Amino acid sequence: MSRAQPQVAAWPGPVPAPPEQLRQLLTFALRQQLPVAAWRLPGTEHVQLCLSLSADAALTGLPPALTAEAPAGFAFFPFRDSDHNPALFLPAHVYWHAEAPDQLHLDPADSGASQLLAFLATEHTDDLTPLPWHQSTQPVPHTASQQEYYELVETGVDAIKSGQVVKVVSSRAARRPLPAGFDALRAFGELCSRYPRAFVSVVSAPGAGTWLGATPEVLVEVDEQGVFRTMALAGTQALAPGALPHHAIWRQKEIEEQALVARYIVSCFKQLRLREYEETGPRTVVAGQLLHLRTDFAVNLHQVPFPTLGTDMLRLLHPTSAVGGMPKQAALHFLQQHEGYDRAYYSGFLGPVNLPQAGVSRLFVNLRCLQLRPHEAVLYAGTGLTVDSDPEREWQETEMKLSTIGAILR
Ligand SMILES: C=C(O[C@H]1C=CC=C(C(=O)O)[C@@H]1O)C(=O)O
Repeated sequence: MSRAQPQVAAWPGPVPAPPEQLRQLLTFALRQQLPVAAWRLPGTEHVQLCLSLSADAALTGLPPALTAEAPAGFAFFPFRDSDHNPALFLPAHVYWHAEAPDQLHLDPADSGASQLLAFLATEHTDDLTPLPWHQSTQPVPHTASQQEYYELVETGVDAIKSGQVVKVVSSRAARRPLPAGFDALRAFGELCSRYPRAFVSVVSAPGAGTWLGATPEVLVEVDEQGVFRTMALAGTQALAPGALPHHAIWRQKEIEEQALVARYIVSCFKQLRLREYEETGPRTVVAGQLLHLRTDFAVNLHQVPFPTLGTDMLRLLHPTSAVGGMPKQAALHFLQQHEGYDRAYYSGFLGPVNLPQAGVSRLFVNLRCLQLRPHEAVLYAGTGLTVDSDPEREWQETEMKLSTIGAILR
């Protein structure tokens, strides 16, 4: 069904505080079994929300186009597209930004939108009832024991030594009980305050379930100034209490691991015959209690005749060598054969497209995330392997990464 362009409508009735507005919008979406996403961009204060008035409209096959003419919405893509984990694009039938809290962007002539307006106009006395989050219909994934993960790392190192792959990123899932009275929306708020530099999100959709995350990794971004950006993020160490990030010393293993990711991005630019990119780094960056090495890449789209660069790079980059490996196909094949579980939306990508305005899109790699289950959460983390990887260290690294998102379960 085609829909008219959203218009700006006033929030009906008295405008509650933004957290309460967010809860009401989510309540409507979840009770109507509609897909919905809420997010907070790195370095910003305000939450945004995108709601689709039809679950079917969110099912998509292709990665989104990142041009100004493309539909506005929220992309939620799995690591590997499949029937179990469909690629989703939530059209922005309703868009709300806490920066202008009294406004809703929707088509008031649409029957779903008028139902929403009627719902928001009613008094909300049942605000303490738990939100009916979407649940995945997939079984809980296999969670590797320490021994199994050691074996996966050893197999990965052997594959590197035998020349099958240059780098591979192994990962695992872990189950954790939900604390009594756990409220995913409050947890989302806690993630926003704990990790001001992360892209914090909660996505809930039929078929995909509910995912919460605080990721440090930009996949592809086109900003308000028409600048395209991506980054090579890899290498991990704990941020020692009181230590200054720029004093961090990196081992050869991490330097090489990150350099491979940066080289892969350069090879994508080359494939597109684009030479006018700016490269900055690598430098040490903070992500929660962790440090990573990061190289930033930027292209001013006003200076190069490349309007589809965002779309093209998205298709070349996903899954990047920071979550799959190199060469890409060989690494993905290795993971399919040996990883032993379904990553689902972990290490896929997510983020707003043409929101808050046409021509502005921000997609992130879905890292430091969890999937919400009725009484537990499934957490995910991975580590880039090189020929020098040690199983015990890699296990510890996954434990550290799990604790970024795990912090909201304590
Ligand atoms: C795969 C993950 O992180 C990637 C991003 C930064 C550093 C990484 C690393 O040091 O291995 C990973 O490539 C994860 O957090 O699950």
